[in-house]
Amino acid sequence: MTANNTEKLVVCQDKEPVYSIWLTDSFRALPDALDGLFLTDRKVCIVTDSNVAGLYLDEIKAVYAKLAAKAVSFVFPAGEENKTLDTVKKLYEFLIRESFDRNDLLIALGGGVVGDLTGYTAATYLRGIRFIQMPTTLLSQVDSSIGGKTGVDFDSYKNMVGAFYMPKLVYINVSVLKSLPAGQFSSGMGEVIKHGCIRSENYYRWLSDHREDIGRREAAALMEVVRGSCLIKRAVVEEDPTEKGVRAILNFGHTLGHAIEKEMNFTMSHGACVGAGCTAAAWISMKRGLISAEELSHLEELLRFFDLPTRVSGFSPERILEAARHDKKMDSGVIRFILLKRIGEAYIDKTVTAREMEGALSYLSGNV
Ligand SMILES: NC(=O)c1ccc[n+]([C@@H]2O[C@H](COP(=O)([O-])OP(=O)(O)OC[C@H]3O[C@@H](n4cnc5c(N)ncnc54)[C@H](O)[C@@H]3O)[C@@H](O)[C@H]2O)c1
Ligand SMILES: O=C(O)C(=O)C[C@@H](O)[C@H](O)[C@H](O)COP(=O)(O)O
Ligand SMILES: [Zn+2]
Repeated sequence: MTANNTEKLVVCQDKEPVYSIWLTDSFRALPDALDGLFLTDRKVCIVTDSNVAGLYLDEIKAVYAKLAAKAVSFVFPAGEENKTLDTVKKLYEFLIRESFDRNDLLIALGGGVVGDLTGYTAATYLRGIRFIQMPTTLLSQVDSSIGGKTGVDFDSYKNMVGAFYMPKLVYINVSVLKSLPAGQFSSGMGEVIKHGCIRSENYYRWLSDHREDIGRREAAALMEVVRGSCLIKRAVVEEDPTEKGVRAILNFGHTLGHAIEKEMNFTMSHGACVGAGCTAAAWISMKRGLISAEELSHLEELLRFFDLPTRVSGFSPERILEAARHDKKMDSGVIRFILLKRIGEAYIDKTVTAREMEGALSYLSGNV
């Protein structure tokens, strides 16, 4: 962290730098971060949702208007239900009307929905134009803006259509988290706790020890949370950018979590579903003797502290299992499930049975 409270984390692929994550507490460093992206003769389109537009769009548009030839904006209604090809189509139409060419850029200003959808549009419009991630939710700052997974939902199946496509820059201003509603803060904590579980017992313990400060959103604690998770996410995606192997551990809690999200018609946040999915996956790990019953209850208690659900009711186990069969980690008909060897180390397991998943769902619904 430098004197002006800005840290730059470089993300590499095959040891070559691909893009940087600027981690800071204001928008002051944005012009410096954009230096080198040659905006002067280019148009930029800031893509955002209806909530974020009212909060930060004017300020950000003013910065880009000074640096680029033209700054326009595309605003779509907030919500996971709009992370669809229909919204992408509207954005393509807008870009064509505004004569965007291959040298122009998209700016994703918002949470994971905005980031995933903008990234996918950037990956496919004119076979690929540059894009920048400006994440504004905890979840998008710690997870979705990093690593180049872009996409949209299809037929309510999560992220069914997408591409691996890297941003040119990730600019994180943690001060915007002040305006985040409580439920969305909790959602981000679902992915944060996931990071501790899969890669770092120290980070997990630190989260547990500093839960009160984090819950109060104290500036120093928040910066440490975002930084800690960014370091873990960066390490994993650098090892395996396109999920050929180890990257799948970032999907801990997602095999059942995504299925619950679909089953609940997107009425539960992504992070809440991941929290429930982590509980289920940790329960299977416990049943196999990998983690102890005490570790499972500690995890559940930590999730609950951040208002994340460890019990869910009103779902059909059959439909959840059916949705899980469409998981992106399926390999020739076998589900690659993510389990915990211990708190701080996850692994890919191809032997998890339907019976074990049913048991975990039963546990989630409070029947075990
Ligand atoms: N690509 C990846 O690697 C990756 C990783 C994790 C999650 N995801 C995806 O991310 C999505 C979830 O992202 P999310 O949790 O950010 O949801 P989101 O983008 O829907 O944002 C949540 C809500 O917060 C509002 N909001 C955003 N920033 C705000 C701010 N600073 N102040 C006030 N309100 C604000 C939004 O308008 C929205 O209503 C899911 O679609 C999930 O599948 C992708
Ligand atoms: O970056 C990854 O890899 C992840 O799995 C991060 C997840 O938190 C995220 O929700 C991701 O979008 C899920 O990917 P999917 O391939 O299962 O759709
Ligand atoms: Zn996720």
